[in-house]
Amino acid sequence: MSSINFLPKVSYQTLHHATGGFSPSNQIGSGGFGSVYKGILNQEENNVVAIKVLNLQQKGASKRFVVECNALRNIRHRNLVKILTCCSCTDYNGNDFKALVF
Ligand SMILES: Nc1ncnc2c1ncn2[C@@H]1O[C@H](COP(=O)(O)OP(=O)(O)OP(=O)(O)O)[C@@H](O)[C@H]1O
Repeated sequence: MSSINFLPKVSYQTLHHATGGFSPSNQIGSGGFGSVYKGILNQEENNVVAIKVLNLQQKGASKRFVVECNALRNIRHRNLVKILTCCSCTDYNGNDFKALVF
């Protein structure tokens, strides 16, 4: 997916670890295209992030992933979160997995 090449990437394993295996207790919200989890990316630095996992069963979710990456990297506004990294890979079951990290 060349259109998101500008963003640093994070692995599925790292996000899985950061969210306690996408534990329901770490879920902080859900939207039209997926669920949002609280995650700690770097345990030592207590680097708390929000991880939006796209529900790829939802029609248009893959497109939404790219659109959101592109929109948020180009916009700077105090009311908008900055996108830090993203993940476009497969999960432990070999299923496509896409997530945005804020
Ligand atoms: N960076 C964040 N920090 C804290 N909570 C967040 C963050 N991003 C999303 N959330 C929570 O997750 C919910 C879902 O967010 P998400 O961006 O998936 O969908 P939405 O913008 O509410 O709706 P849609 O998917 O239709 O655009 C939000 O309403 C909010 O409660």
